[in-house]
Amino acid sequence: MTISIEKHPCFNDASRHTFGRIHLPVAPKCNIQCNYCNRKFDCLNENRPGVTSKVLSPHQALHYLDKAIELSPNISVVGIAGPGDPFANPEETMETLRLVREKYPDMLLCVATNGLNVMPYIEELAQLQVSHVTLTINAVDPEIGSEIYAWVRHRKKMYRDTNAAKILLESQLAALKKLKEIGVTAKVNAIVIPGVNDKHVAEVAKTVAELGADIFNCLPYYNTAETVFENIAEPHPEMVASIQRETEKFLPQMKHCARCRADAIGIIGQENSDEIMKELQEASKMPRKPAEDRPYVAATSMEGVLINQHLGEAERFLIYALDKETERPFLVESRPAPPAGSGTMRWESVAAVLSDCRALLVNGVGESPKKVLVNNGIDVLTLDGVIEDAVIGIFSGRDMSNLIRISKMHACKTSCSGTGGGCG
Ligand SMILES: C[S@@+](CC[C@H](N)C(=O)[O-])C[C@H]1O[C@@H](n2cnc3c(N)ncnc32)[C@H](O)[C@@H]1O
Ligand code: SF4
Ligand code: SF4
Repeated sequence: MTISIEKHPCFNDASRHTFGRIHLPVAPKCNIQCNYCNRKFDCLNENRPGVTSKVLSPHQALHYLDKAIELSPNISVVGIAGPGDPFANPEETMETLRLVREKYPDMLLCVATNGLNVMPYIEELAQLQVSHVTLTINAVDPEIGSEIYAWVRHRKKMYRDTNAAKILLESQLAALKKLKEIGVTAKVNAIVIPGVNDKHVAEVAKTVAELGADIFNCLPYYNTAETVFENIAEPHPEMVASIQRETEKFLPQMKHCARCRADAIGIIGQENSDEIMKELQEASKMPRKPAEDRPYVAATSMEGVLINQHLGEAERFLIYALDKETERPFLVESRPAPPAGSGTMRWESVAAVLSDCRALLVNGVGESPKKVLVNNGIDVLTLDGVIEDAVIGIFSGRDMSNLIRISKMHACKTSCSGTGGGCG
């Protein structure tokens, strides 16, 4: 099967009025913090990069894609662009790409990443015929990079200042080189931030051109509340045009970027259709694997009101369903937990006990049981709060960052667990 890469509306100006793209928002966490980015989600009304109204599991995303293609058949490319970074969520990203490739063999696939952790996945990206990758490279001088990035988390270690910018830059340039060796079309986004990197963007273009980048996008910085840069004004269009004149000496330019949301769908520049956004909402309310029948949510609790028990301490699970008429949760039953002390077998037994549950709400859980349960299709959320609020959240696909356990919070004010959208 030959995939016609000229149908990509972002990389090919001639296609942008005819073909649309869809972003599947499966990657909530990020492994760096850019001083201009706010990944708050559950927002339908803001048109800015990184924002999404819902986060989906890979199977929910495939279900949503099927619906979106029915409503918008001109979609030629499926992209993953957040709301965090695809490779801070590599399992979700790669699983989504595999599922889409299997079902849509002639669909163009695209990912947009900061480049920190893409390297280990490049071979498989090529195997899956991911033809387009966008790398965001804002600086090739770590001093300037240190003004842009608050922190970088790489291989479980936290970096700040020029060390952070240096690690990020090395990873980005190595990834670009490898992507080009393997024949992937590479776009580089550089965010034009007045007073920070505006005089440096041409240097970025020169460097990435030498490594074989195909196209360059001078993306005007978008002023975003609750970020370190919130007091920096957006660049004047003349500043961006003048930088484009400089950078086009090195590379062809993308000039029609609409600074898309992480759940953008349709023709570039047009607003998301209400009908398709409704499908996104519906997909987010389904079990992680929509084909499975999982009508219940389980919770661990000492007294039956609050989520206040660690999974390992639970002697029973409280099982909730949603009353379709009143849209209120109700307690269906209490199920005994398998006895402690039998290692991984114990977590497999828990998964069996909860095989009709789409999620388990706990106050604490180890990585190993969480992995077993998630592999068995059960979302595990570490929360503080009233069980019924969280159960409603699960059935409505709502952002539950207000319920995330304080101890699980990170510098980015989000969590690395469940649907919170944390910093990886
Ligand atoms: C939300 S990111 C997701 C992909 C990936 N994490 C990355 O940064 O490349 C998609 C694009 O939006 C850009 N972006 C995020 N916040 C922005 C802002 N406030 N102004 C301009 N571009 C922004 C990112 O730099 C990136 O090029
Ligand atoms: S907007 Fe970016 S991530 Fe989305 S399809 Fe276009 S190039 Fe790919
Ligand atoms: S890498 Fe992307 S998602 Fe992460 S903070 Fe930067 S812009 Fe936001």
